[in-house]
Amino acid sequence: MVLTMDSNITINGLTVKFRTGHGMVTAVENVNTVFEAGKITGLIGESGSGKSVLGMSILQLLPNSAIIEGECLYKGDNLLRVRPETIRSIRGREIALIPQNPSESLNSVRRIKRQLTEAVTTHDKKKKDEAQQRAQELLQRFGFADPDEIMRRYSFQMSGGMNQRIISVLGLMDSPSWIIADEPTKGLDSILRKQVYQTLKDIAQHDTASMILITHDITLAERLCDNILVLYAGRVLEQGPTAEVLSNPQHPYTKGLVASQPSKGMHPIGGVMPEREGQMAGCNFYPRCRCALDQCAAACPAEYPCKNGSLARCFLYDRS
Ligand SMILES: Nc1ncnc2c1ncn2[C@@H]1O[C@H](COP(=O)(O)OP(=O)(O)OP(=O)(O)O)[C@@H](O)[C@H]1O
Ligand code: NI
Repeated sequence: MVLTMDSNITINGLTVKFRTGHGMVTAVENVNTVFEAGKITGLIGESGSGKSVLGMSILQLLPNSAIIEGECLYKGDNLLRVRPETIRSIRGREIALIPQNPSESLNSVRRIKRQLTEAVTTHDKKKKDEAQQRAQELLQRFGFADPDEIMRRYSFQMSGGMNQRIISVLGLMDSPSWIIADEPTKGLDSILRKQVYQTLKDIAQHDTASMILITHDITLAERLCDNILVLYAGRVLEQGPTAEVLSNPQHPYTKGLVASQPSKGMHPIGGVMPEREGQMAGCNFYPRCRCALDQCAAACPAEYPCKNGSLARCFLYDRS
């Protein structure tokens, strides 16, 4: 596989707001990052931090109430602004989203077989057979011992965990170059979680080389991802190589997030994430931060480079 710089997904100044009944909500704010081709980047952060909105914005999958600013560059195009037919030709084939909510993505009146094979749209008999073969192979890799039996079923005849794995298969049907997997292990027991993790790793190594993994499971992110982005209330507070971000966190929020893991003694961060009506003038973690300085309430810190190669949105690393 040839990977060029252009195969990266480069996000510049991405801000997403929603018009709601009670004013504007800022879901994602001034995100700048490069998702590197050939690598797995993890998006982590508490519920509501903006992970799914960031993932969906890349493929123009947000509802019309979303107001989007910034750029998302891929192979020379700004995906946020390309025409509907262009983004449709990219979806699934170049960049596929494995969405967070299986029930919204599966059609309850069509058998699984039809939904999987139709993901590879074709009328050619030979191609259809190939699609069926690919579906069988992927179902097996995602832990279904009898793929043929599963393909005869409807989604309502399966558990949430089974449907979760079906939509992973669906997303992979067209062998995309990029996968955006939104909580692919949600609702799975520990054995299946391991299997899905192993399969994603295998797919990253041997098939699709590039992946964005959205997850609450920091242990999974640590094992699977090359790079990590830590989101908090819509802003990226820290980003860098996984080994640094999770073993040697720099931002006070990342430090708290790591310490709240069961394996690290489960010390929760006090307080709650702020509501997002309007934008906060200062650092959005300031109200919960143990290291807060006076300036943190007044201005939003930039992303400062740390000695370990990470970027942290925190005045503690401002060396100017
Ligand atoms: N269609 C919408 N209209 C209004 N607000 C929205 C909409 N979609 C998302 N939001 C808001 O944007 C913020 C980010 O939501 P998002 O779903 O990206 O969070 P998340 O990090 O994926 O959370 P989770 O881990 O629970 O999936 C939340 O405050 C959410 O309420
Ligand atoms: Ni989400």
